Amino acid sequence: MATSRVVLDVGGLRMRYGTTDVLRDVSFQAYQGEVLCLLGPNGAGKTTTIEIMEGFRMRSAGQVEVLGEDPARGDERWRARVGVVLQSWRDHGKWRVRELLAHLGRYYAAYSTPSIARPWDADRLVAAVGLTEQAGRKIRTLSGGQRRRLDVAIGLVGRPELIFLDEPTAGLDPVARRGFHELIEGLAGETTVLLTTHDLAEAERLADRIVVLDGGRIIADGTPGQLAEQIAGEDEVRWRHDGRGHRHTTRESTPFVRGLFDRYGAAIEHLEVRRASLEDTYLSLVRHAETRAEAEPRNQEGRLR
Ligand SMILES: Nc1ncnc2c1ncn2[C@@H]1O[C@H](COP(=O)(O)OP(=O)(O)OP(=O)(O)O)[C@@H](O)[C@H]1O
Repeated sequence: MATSRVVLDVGGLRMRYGTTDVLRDVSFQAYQGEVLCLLGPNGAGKTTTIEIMEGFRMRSAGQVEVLGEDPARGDERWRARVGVVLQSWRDHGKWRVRELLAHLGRYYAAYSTPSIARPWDADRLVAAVGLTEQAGRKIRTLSGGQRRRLDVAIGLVGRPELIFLDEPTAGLDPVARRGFHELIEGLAGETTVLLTTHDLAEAERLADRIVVLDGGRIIADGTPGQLAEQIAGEDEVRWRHDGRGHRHTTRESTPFVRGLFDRYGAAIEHLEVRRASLEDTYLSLVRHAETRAEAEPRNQEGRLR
């Protein structure tokens, strides 16, 4: 359950590479315990935003506070409270899974607080990411998906208050993906999660709130329900009656279905109501943003300057 404590506060964030602006006036917040999904097309600026919040990239302008500190000046104590997922551990191929987690975990013990005992117990963590069978194996013998799970475990080992996950489920099989979703749901309330994904069903399942970036700007910010309301989404009602299939789209599916039953009663068969999905909403938001950008040639030019 999210609380009202702001753990991530980004205001007027700008990033310029050479003469190209890739983040333009990005502002959003995340609250303690919430799962925030950052969505957007390729090149929208998601990884850049995350790397700035992790303290790995210096911003061009704007304010960023992560757990009350500017990541550009975050010290060891701050870093111990933040979970990041790096792929460089894969170079330590001779280490065994459990051994590496226990070893890295020891670093965090000094940063325990009365309310948060650090690190996570290595066996519990191995089980939580579904690597119990591989606990004694060397990293270089793991499959790609198993390494992804280990990456996430390494990000979590210090029991961070906030974790950044950039496309954590890319390349995971459906069972591993489901396991990952359960892991994130298990963290809910304790750890704030900021994740990026291109899988909209995943975002719909996990996100308390969604921020959509496009062309370096935020084009939407809200709960999945609030985003759906911004778009004139229509439900699709399908049914069979008198041996024929029927289909009707409406924004008021409940009264429409009530009317159908009032009229035809038990003669209605195979009733199905399909609500606009997050994917419908997302595609519509991105299309609107791109149409607006095309209609503003001077802004478009400004983006490149
Ligand atoms: N070091 C760099 N130098 C110059 N341009 C860069 C650099 N890093 C990223 N960019 C550009 O910044 C923009 C945003 O990139 P970023 O990786 O943040 O996007 P993304 O939303 O994470 O994309 P994807 O979904 O493809 O991972 C892109 O146009 C990219 O080409």
